[in-house]
Amino acid sequence: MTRPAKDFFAPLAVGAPAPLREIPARPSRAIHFFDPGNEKMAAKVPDMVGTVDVLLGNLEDAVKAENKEKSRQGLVDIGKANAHLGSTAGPTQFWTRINSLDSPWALDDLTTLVPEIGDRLDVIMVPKVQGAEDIHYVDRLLAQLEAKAGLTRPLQVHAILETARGVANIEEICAASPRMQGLSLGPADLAADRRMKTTRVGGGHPGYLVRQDPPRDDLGVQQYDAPRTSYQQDLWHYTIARMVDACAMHGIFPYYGPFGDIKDTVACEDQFRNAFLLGCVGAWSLHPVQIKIAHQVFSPSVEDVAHARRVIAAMGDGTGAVMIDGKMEDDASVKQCQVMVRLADELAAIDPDLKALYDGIDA
Ligand SMILES: CC(=O)SCCNC(=O)CCNC(=O)[C@H](O)C(C)(C)COP(=O)(O)OP(=O)(O)OC[C@H]1O[C@@H](n2cnc3c(N)ncnc32)[C@H](O)[C@@H]1OP(=O)(O)O
Ligand SMILES: O=CC(=O)O
Ligand SMILES: [Mg+2]
Repeated sequence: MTRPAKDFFAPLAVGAPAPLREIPARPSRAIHFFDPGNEKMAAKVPDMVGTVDVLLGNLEDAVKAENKEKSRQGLVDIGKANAHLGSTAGPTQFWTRINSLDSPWALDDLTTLVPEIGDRLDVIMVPKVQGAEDIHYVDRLLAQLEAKAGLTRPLQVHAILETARGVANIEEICAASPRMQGLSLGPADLAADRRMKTTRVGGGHPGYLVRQDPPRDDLGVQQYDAPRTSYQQDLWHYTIARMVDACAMHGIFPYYGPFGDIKDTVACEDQFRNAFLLGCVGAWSLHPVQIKIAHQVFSPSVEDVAHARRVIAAMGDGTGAVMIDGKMEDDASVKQCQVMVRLADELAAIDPDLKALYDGIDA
């Protein structure tokens, strides 16, 4: 059961910081995953600060069981050594993905990270969230740890949607705590949990398609042997759409998750763009090559921003209807344009290249 409205924003431990009333809309086009226990990856982190919206130290899947403690300690060391990473200090947010709540490591992850680098971390990503009870557990524990550590800013929580039960409980997960920052699609674990017959980490599948009807001959008889076009469909459309609605309803942010075919940068871009168009604000990057793709896809194009500004200017107080380039614009299309321009402004505030591009529109 959710807390009554009067208690929703009350701290869950004496001395814990007051929960946020609103989740800040900070640019997070790419959530770049790295293993803090992997020396090669960790060595690259200082130079990546300022070049990517989010750096996420991953402690869960993709980190071998025997390296869990090493990765956790590596994350603490990185947090302490990089003053411009995380908190409100700079343009790159600092997130972590802890181990799943039923694992032998999740408790130590939280009880180590919050006192050591809780003042630096922005968001804790929690995998395999099944329902509100998982968020309630993390919520209370974080409040106790924040109070003990004397933190003044509450940590935010991000849930990965990667079980059938999690998808079924999506609204209650989003509503479970004022800490909820957003949701990511976890297509790999979700596919396994749903018993989908795929073996990939996100992306499409050539077998999931719709085929054109057989053409008819002059007598109207269908030609079943004739060549026909088929169109590959998006396996993730349903879940992403549910996620976008649930997040929008609760004032939090939806993200596409991982795209495992690192070499297929074209399909990665397509998958990210589908998510962008449907309302997601970002995606995961598993390899440095995917950062650029996410930054590009999740930034509105110059053409879209230019058009949106024209519509807003033409619409005055935002009511009524006008004709621009042969198309009708009205109260509803101007609201879409406002979404686009707001995002462009937020991104321009942290990305000088984009600022120059968007400023150049009016020049
Ligand atoms: C289903 C899920 O849960 S998805 C989330 C969990 N998975 C992850 O986090 C995976 C993160 N990524 C990785 O582990 C790696 O990118 C891999 C295993 C996919 C590929 O690694 P490699 O084979 O080393 O890739 P590649 O040879 O192209 O790497 C080039 C360089 O980039 C570095 N690099 C690769 N990935 C990353 C990364 N995510 N962050 C920083 N540096 C990286 C490599 O260490 C290498 O460094 P070097 O030039 O000093 O040798
Ligand atoms: O954690 C991500 C996934 O796809 O599983
Ligand atoms: Mg997963």
